[in-house]
Amino acid sequence: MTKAILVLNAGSSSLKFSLFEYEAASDLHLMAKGQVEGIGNAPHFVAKDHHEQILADEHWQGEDKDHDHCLRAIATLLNQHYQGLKLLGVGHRVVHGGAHYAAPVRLTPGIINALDALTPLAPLHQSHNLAAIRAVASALPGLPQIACFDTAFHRSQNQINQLFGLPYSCYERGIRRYGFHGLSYEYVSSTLKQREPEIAAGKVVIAHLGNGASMCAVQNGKSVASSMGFTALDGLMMGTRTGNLDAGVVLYLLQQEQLSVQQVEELLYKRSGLLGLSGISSDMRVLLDSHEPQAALAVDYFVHRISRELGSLAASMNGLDALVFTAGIGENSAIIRQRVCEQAQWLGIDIDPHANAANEFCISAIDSPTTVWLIPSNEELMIARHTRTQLGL
Ligand SMILES: Nc1ncnc2c1ncn2[C@@H]1O[C@H](COP(=O)(O)OP(=O)(O)O)[C@@H](O)[C@H]1O
Ligand SMILES: CC(=O)OP(=O)(O)O
Ligand SMILES: [Mg+2]
Repeated sequence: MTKAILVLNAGSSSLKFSLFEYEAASDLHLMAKGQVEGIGNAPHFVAKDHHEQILADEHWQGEDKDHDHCLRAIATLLNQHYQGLKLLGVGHRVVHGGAHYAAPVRLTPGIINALDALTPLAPLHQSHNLAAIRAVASALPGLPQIACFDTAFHRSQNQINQLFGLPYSCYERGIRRYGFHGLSYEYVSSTLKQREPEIAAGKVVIAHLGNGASMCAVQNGKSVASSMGFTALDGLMMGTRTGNLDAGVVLYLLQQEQLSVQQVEELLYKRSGLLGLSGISSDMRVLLDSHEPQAALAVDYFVHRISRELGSLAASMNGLDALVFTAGIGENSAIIRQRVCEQAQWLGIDIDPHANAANEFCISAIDSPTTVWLIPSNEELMIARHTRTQLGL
């Protein structure tokens, strides 16, 4: 009987799944993967098997197709195509692990409640992560479930990089910089170590540029500093999130413009970023194709923020040996990579335009003092590996 590990990665507007075959003494093999994108808007469900054969390709109507609906669709698809499979466990991406959860953990009702308390710290993500966990617990009681945290990779940071300039009692209460996208950074740095061990032993900045976007300074495989902080709002400007913002702006909106707390939350998380600045779209592809000046302004600001964070993260390591691009924009947009690299010549970066246009693994010029790399992320594989370890397999 085929044994497998299921991975669920519930995002703000997407739900991704991957099914991996488990065999003792062998690597995990991908059996199927898929995702629903555009949840709450115009959901699109696509799933493929390991031969890239389409298992599902459906556009759904209506805003009622929420995360629960997506989970049921994934369960139906797996029942149809993978009957008789023995599921060993389910691994989940959980965005916030707070100060306590610094490593993957097998879930219990008590831990699920503790993670629920962190929902205000990741309003776009945490409740969806927990809903997926609860849905699996009620459909398949007794099946082990493992939570893998986006924050865990960053717990290696020293205290200075986790502090805010607030009274120290705030830090003690857990108001600190946690950092996110840790599963992606862990996967990318482990891949770099496998392929270029000498580079991975040095001072590396990884730019995870997706709908959510952040950057991380990684030295010898360990997180040193991150652009994201207490929540996934800080740092780079994102698809719909502000990124770095003077906290005084929040006070001004509340006190002078009399916005409600909910309105401010909605503004910061859902109506800002590329969408808010351009007034057109949160999708980088749409903005790069547009001739509207506001689209160009939003792209310019996106690149500008990356350049500034790159300088700051290099400073946190007292140097830079390599820059790595990953996630939707980082993996697919040669023009954004080129523009970021052109702004980073002062850090010894010299991009090779042909290698960059061809999406090669190494995209810096042969004599570039600082090297530049392109590594597609795979959060699901990282989660599956952790799940396997937690299950003792
Ligand atoms: N060819 C491309 N050029 C520019 N941007 C792209 C391209 N392909 C995908 N993207 C961007 O990648 C983003 C999604 O990245 P992804 O890492 O999948 O996001 P998330 O997991 O945070 O939802 C989309 O918003 C889109 O703007
Ligand atoms: C933490 C975060 O921003 O995640 P995502 O990129 O999936 O939105
Ligand atoms: Mg993502």
